[in-house]
Amino acid sequence: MKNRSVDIRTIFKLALHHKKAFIYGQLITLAAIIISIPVPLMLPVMVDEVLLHKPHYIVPAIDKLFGSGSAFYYIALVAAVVIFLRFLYYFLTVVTTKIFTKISKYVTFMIRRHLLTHLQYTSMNAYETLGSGAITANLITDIDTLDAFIMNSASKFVASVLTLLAVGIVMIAIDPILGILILFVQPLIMFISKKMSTRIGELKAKENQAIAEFQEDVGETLELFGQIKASNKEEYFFSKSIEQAKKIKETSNAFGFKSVAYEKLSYTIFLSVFELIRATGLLLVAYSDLSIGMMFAMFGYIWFIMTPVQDILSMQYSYASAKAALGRINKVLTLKHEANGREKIQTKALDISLSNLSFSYESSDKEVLKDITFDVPYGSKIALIGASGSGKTTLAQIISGFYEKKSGTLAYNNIEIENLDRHSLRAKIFLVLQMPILFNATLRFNITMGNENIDDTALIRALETAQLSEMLAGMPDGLDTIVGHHGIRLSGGQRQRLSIARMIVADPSVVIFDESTSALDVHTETKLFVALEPLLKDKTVITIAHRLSTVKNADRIYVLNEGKIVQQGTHEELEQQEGHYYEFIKEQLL
Ligand SMILES: Nc1ncnc2c1ncn2[C@@H]1O[C@H](COP(=O)(O)OP(=O)(O)OP(=O)(O)O)[C@@H](O)[C@H]1O
Repeated sequence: MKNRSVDIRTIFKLALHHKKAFIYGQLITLAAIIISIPVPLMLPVMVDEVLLHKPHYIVPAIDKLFGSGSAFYYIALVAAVVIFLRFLYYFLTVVTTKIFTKISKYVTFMIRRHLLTHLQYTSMNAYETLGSGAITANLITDIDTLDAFIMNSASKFVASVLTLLAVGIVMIAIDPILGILILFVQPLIMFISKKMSTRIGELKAKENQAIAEFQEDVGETLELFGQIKASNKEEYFFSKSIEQAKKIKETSNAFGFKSVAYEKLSYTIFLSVFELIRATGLLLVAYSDLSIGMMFAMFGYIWFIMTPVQDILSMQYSYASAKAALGRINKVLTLKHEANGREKIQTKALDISLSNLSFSYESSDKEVLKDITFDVPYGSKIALIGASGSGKTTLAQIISGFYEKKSGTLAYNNIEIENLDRHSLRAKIFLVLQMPILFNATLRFNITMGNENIDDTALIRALETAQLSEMLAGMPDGLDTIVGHHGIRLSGGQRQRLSIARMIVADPSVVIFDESTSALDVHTETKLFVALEPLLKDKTVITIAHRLSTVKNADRIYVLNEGKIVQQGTHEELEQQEGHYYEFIKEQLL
């Protein structure tokens, strides 16, 4: 799939990847239609030929092929043939359903894969504009809507149109007036129902929107269940979720009721027209040469074409829903990819330089970082301090290639980030977060992140350095112990140290500690840094911290305030100056 966005044409192009199956499917459908067309005709014709004693087509043919017989003989024979044809028709439709199901599942898989591949490269800035709830709904509900549409269009639509065409020809051959009347009325009814289907699509979109919002909201509430309870806010959060659930009730109520109302309305109009057609049939028997048997056959056809017409009508609804689903899917597919260049970082050494860098989140116009300029030579130890909300974490995330800057330059070994291969960058920089998020998997997976080349000895050594030997010894299944959703079975401090163990095995060139030891007691923190010292010696270390002891020994300290660097220098230089750093020291001494 080359194009980013998908439309109805893309769906059909994908379906044609299985060209052979598609053609077979259509041919078998055609065969099924040919078999089904004479079925409604055969027994009613016996009214004329056997009951009214006017042998015309079937009775002379039976006489010729199998010899003549009683009324029972003719009727039983024709009934047996009709039943056989019905079973044959059933068998062929099962085969076509199998073929088209395979095609539709292939197409939906390809679209899902396309969405997931796109998401994989989506920039964090763009991702946050939609959120996980909306995207999950896209991946599940909207793709299911497309699935239904593909089944309807690929198998039923062509079959229905062909059936109507064939029945039309047969009907005109039997009686031109009745046949033409039916053929004229069909498109008219379809036109009316098409008008209604647009409205249904809008209602479905509203319902899906409400479901996505609920999913996002309830997902968050359940995820933060513990925190909500701790802050005594159950009432607030759960009533918010109930409000969202109410919205689903209202929108699905509107959709459920109105879609059925509209669908049934077109159906009722359809049936009324059939009644008129039936009356016309009776009149034609009374006033023209239409036989009673043929009139019954016509009535049979009226019922017979109900299914294809109904399928064509539902095809219009499913088309409208598919269009709405495609609109939402394309919203995800047009999310900006993060810039990814070709140049790779070949050396272990990594010099970082920022110049006039500014940044704001997509969700607000506020500039979070303004005009940041500084260099981080390889091997240097840098500290970033500043009040809460001054932009330290944001800056760390931009340096790690997580968020994309808005302006200015950011270069690694003099290669601008836009020209840099992101994988090679992320392999070199490790950001240790204050609140690391863990996977609901084993301890081993959470440290190696799926890298199977790391052996257990290295893992145990990393855990030891991270001061987690005791925790490991207490784990029932050792490295195979499951840590729970988001690492719920571990304490905050253990999670932080696990993230440090993750960093140790990743062995990056640059480590950024973003208040990553804030949950540790001073004693453990000291032991941790002593153990880490030899490992960090030849690495660049950027530390974001609130403790003077952690910051003091840095080669250079940068003080951020409201997104700007307001002071920089060594501890000795800065403690001489009046300003934020001086205040920072004073606070620590109090
Ligand atoms: N994902 C986000 N979307 C929108 N705004 C954000 C986002 N993350 C942070 N901000 C805002 O950006 C500003 C800087 O936040 P940041 O987390 O970088 O500060 P910080 O200095 O690391 O704070 P702290 O010391 O409390 O961790 C704040 O005003 C914050 O509200």
